[in-house]
Amino acid sequence: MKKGRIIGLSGPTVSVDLPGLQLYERVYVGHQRLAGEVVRLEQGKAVVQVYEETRGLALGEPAEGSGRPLTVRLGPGLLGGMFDGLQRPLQALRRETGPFIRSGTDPFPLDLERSWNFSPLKSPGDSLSAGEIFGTVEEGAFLHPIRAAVGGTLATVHRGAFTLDSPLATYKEGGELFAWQERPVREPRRDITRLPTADPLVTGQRCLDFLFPLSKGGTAIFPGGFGTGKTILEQSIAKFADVDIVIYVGCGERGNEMAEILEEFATLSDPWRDTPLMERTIVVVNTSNMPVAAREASIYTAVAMAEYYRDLGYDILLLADSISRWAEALREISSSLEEMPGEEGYPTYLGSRLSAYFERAGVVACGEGTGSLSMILSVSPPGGDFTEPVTQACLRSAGALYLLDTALAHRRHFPAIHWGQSYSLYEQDLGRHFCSEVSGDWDPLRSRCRELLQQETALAEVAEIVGLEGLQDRDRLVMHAAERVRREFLCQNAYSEDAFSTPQQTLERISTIVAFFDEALARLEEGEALDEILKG
Ligand SMILES: Nc1ncnc2c1ncn2[C@@H]1O[C@H](COP(=O)(O)OP(=O)(O)OP(=O)(O)O)[C@@H](O)[C@H]1O
Repeated sequence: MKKGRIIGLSGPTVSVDLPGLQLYERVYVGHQRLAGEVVRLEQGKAVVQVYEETRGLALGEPAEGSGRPLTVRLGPGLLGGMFDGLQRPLQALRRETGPFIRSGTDPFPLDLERSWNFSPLKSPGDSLSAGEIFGTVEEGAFLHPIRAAVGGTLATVHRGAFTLDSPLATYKEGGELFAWQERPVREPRRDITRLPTADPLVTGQRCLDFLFPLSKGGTAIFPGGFGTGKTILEQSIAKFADVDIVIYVGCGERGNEMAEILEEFATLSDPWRDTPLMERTIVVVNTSNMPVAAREASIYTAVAMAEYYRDLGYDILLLADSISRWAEALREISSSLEEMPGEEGYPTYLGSRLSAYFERAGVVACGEGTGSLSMILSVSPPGGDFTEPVTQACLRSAGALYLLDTALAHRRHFPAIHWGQSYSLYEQDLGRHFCSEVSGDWDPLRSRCRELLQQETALAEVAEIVGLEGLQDRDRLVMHAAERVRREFLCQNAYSEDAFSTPQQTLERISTIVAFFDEALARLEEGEALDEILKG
């Protein structure tokens, strides 16, 4: 263990005289052993960004290197868990120490007392290679495959009940295998085979599934100004998306808002299974009053957990609310290190960090099957200005943009997704999928729906000058049908029965509106009065 002293202090940035440290190594500083991370190495000293409140820390107090970067502990028991950005288990801490996390607390994130059931797939004498699955553990509705961290020839293999602190197998060469493993959070998995994205991730939001679909393994962002419904949309997707596991990152949200979200999550039932939603959800929270370094780390802690389950063959959705707060944390750290600022004070590496993060999404091969990690991140641009650096940097990497419009939110059109300015790069591929799986009408109806909305936008400009009555009957009919598309199809009240729509229901709803339009147009052309037609 490398030991040294604190030689400089400036807020959460601490200099230590510890030789031999590595960049991003985890370091403990002060008598309280506050955790931090090496963010810069200089001749004779290392600069450490401390994850916790540094008030009371003094020069000369001890510092200690751990020899390891920031890691997550992965294994049975993560599901249903709530953690902070450093993977400290919030429910357990609350039981033991109350609602505030004491500085220097570093408990094991998984429950070591809980008993699990192990079914081995291997026997003594079998040889195992690193990464090979050697048994399974039942984790709620899931079968949790356990991979060997290192290879060797098995000497003993456990069967039945166990706790996480006892080994499941031992090797003849020496060494033990546990049900949990440790992974550095900032390092993406490299030993994976990537596959193209092919299947849709059904969100239950008509506007998204029909107009701007997302692939399993795809990435999307939704930027929106204050009160445009980011949190509600994110929660609706968390509740209804057809994935195996949801990982929700509350990054820098207000504490009371986050508490409400957590309380609500705990009461929700899973629309796809007959169990509480929380059983297949992991929550990572770092509210705005928690130190910035932990907030910056929180999205990495979450994605490392997501990759773990993805590589076990599950479909994972990672939701982060909001990535702007993460970028602000990065900016704060960068400015405390006196780095050269880029646009609006964000570090010049903001774009590359974000694209490296998005890169961690995707579909991978897992034995016979596949696993996927999809990402939906909300962005809160100050003043609703979408030209700001975080939105722009996200746009360069994300596969879909769901732009939340303030004017729509003011008119209480929710979800306030702007149909004219949003897009999805997965639309064509997924259109083919929906055409073969749901109905061949999917693509043609989508074109008709878009056409009505575009015509309405053009006609609205004319109507502003000549008035609605000044429009021709055919145009008035278009306006009427487009309004129905907006009100009855695109709007979806998150607090009603209509909060979720299956692709079949989505198709039926839009085809009813388009069929009404076609029939009305035919009657109009036969000479019937528009008012009569609309009355019927
Ligand atoms: N799908 C929806 N159905 C009904 N109401 C909605 C919907 N989406 C948003 N709202 C309304 O809009 C309000 C604001 O939503 P929300 O809190 O999600 O916005 P936000 O963009 O996260 O806000 P902030 O910028 O403060 O974080 C909600 O309280 C709710 O009344």
